[in-house]
Amino acid sequence: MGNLRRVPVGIVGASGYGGVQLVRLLMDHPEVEVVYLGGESSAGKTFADLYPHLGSVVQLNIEAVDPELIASRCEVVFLSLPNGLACDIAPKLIEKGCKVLDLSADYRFSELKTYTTWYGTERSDRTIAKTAVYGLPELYRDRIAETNLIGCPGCYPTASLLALAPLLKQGLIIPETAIIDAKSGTSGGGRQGKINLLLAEADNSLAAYNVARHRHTPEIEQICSDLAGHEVTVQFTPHLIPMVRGILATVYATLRDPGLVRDDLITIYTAFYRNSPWVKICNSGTYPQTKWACGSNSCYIGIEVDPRTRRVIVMSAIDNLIKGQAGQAIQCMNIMMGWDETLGLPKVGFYP
Ligand SMILES: NC(=O)C1=CN([C@@H]2O[C@H](COP(=O)(O)OP(=O)(O)OC[C@H]3O[C@@H](n4cnc5c(N)ncnc54)[C@H](OP(=O)(O)O)[C@@H]3O)[C@@H](O)[C@H]2O)C=CC1
Ligand SMILES: CC(=O)N[C@@H](CCC(=O)OP(=O)(O)O)C(=O)O
Repeated sequence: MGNLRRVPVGIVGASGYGGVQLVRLLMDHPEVEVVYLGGESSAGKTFADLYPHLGSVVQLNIEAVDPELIASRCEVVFLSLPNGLACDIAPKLIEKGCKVLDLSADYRFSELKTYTTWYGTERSDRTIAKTAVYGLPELYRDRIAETNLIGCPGCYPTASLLALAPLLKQGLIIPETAIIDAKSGTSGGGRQGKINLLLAEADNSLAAYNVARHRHTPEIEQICSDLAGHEVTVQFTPHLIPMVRGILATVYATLRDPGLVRDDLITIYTAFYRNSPWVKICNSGTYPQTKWACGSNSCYIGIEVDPRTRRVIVMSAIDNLIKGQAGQAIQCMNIMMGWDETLGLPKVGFYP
């Protein structure tokens, strides 16, 4: 007979896109029970006030954020808040014995200086940041299993790093030639009002933004450097595309060995991700679509080589709110708790 006790879980930032996605996924997770939802402007409302269609399955109120109270009820806490808030809350939860998964950038960087430079604010927590593990299970599964604090990756870094990892880890490319051209749907910008995310602004339009200065650049570079074993810089250009969900990252890099062909790389990627159930390598000549990934925790990777330019071109498609955010955090929780890492996560997308 299975274990009948469910692990009590809390979600801070439950009204936002990451928060509601966590609620939806955790509702069907066989090992957990959501017992706390927290927020700021939504505090005092019922979850059904905010999301009437989920009201019949989640009968909780949104409460004000009180770390003492959260720790008294929850063993696992997801923090899905704007950058700069988790580092005030996480230390108090960790001290009380909770496992914490932060979806913001607060615990992604091994050097606090990098955070301060790119995010423009000083961090209040300068101690436990060192113990946080970067929550990309395909690369850091063993370390995730051993920690109580996860800094979950950004959405663009998830798609970009899964595309680049086998190439860097095995020294197949000249790292500095890597160019990441990525497109995101508007939900990547969160639920709060921003002019560029209005339908009238984003529809019928495709544009780059934060060129040569997006905050995901140092995050991608930190992990690329770790994989390559030396400091690596990459060129990263994000674009806003008129759709709601999904990211496609197309990565270009120069191969060291001009003799490598597409099928060699498909074999290498398949072997690299053989124990990673959420990474799906496309067949030769097939390129991934964001539509396949939307609604699932999967990352679809397609590979091509251009013998004229000696470049490899890797395309990586994810759902930014699932593998790029809430789903990845749940995958990390599964690993931290010693459960199967696929538990409670959707295997296939909504479409067709
Ligand atoms: N959207 C995406 O694709 C991805 C986002 N992320 C990161 O995940 C985090 C959450 O993003 P997202 O869900 O998009 O954001 P949203 O803007 O959709 O939601 C933010 C949430 O934070 C809550 N909040 C804001 N200020 C406070 C506060 N002072 N105290 C308590 N709660 C507060 C809001 O609550 P209320 O409504 O009650 O005010 C809301 O629930 C961010 O750090 C983001 O960068 C990471 C990967 C992908
Ligand atoms: C379309 C869009 O606006 N996307 C967001 C990505 C959000 C995200 O993942 O950022 P964090 O690192 O703060 O978690 C952006 O470019 O800022």
